[in-house]
Amino acid sequence: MNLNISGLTLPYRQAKPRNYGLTIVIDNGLPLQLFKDTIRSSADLVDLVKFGWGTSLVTKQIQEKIQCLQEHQVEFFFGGTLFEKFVSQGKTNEFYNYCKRYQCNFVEISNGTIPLTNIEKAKFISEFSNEFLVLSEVGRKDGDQSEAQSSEEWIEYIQQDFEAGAFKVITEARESGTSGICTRNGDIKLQILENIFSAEIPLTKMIFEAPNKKLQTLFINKLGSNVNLANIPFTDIIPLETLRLGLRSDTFHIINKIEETTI
Ligand SMILES: O=C(O)[C@H](CS(=O)(=O)O)OP(=O)(O)O
Repeated sequence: MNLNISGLTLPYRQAKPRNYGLTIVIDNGLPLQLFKDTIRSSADLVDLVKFGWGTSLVTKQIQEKIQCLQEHQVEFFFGGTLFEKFVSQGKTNEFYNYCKRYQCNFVEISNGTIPLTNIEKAKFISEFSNEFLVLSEVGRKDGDQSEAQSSEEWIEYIQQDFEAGAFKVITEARESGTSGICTRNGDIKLQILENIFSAEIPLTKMIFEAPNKKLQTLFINKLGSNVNLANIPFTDIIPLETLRLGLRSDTFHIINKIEETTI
């Protein structure tokens, strides 16, 4: 980055490998050269890539994409929907083998689509955390089911996932930003965030899906430059970093909150 020659005072950003301030981008099946170009250009800004839902199964050049990530010290995992597909067919061993075959360090374990109870999900977290860093996800994809999920349930499930061994917990918002922790209108359900604060869950351990500028801005303004964000489109990598650094009007007055805030 060219920040050190600017003379500006900007929010602190830990260099990679970092524990917080993570940017997790979603690959929804980009052409190989575009993928490689983007990673080569911005590897310092990207901590992980999620190969969205089942796209890794139909991407011919998945091995080349993974190799590119390994060469640039970017970690990766497969979307939670793929995990759920394997579970729905009683094939978790096959999912384990699939992740091992691609030398994943991370797996996502979710129940956003299938009727898997959180206790059942926690058992998978516990098993997989013996071999992988588990990113668990809380929140439903279906709009009606999302509306029905209470704040208390969110906190209970997040805590249950951590107790089972989750490395970090992701809050669902989908690629559209209209379910899970978001309302159908694309706003954040603030009561859930408040409850996370009150339950003293460390902010550094939470990852918020924020697939568009509106949500990225809301999370950064509310939780600080170094909030962990996921489902970031490939085209948003540099724009997001400017939001984190207060280099765009939307977050111009941002201060570092993560070091002083425990949620
Ligand atoms: O990649 C996935 O499996 C999905 C993507 S989306 O929510 O359908 O846009 O997300 P995940 O949060 O990993 O379940």
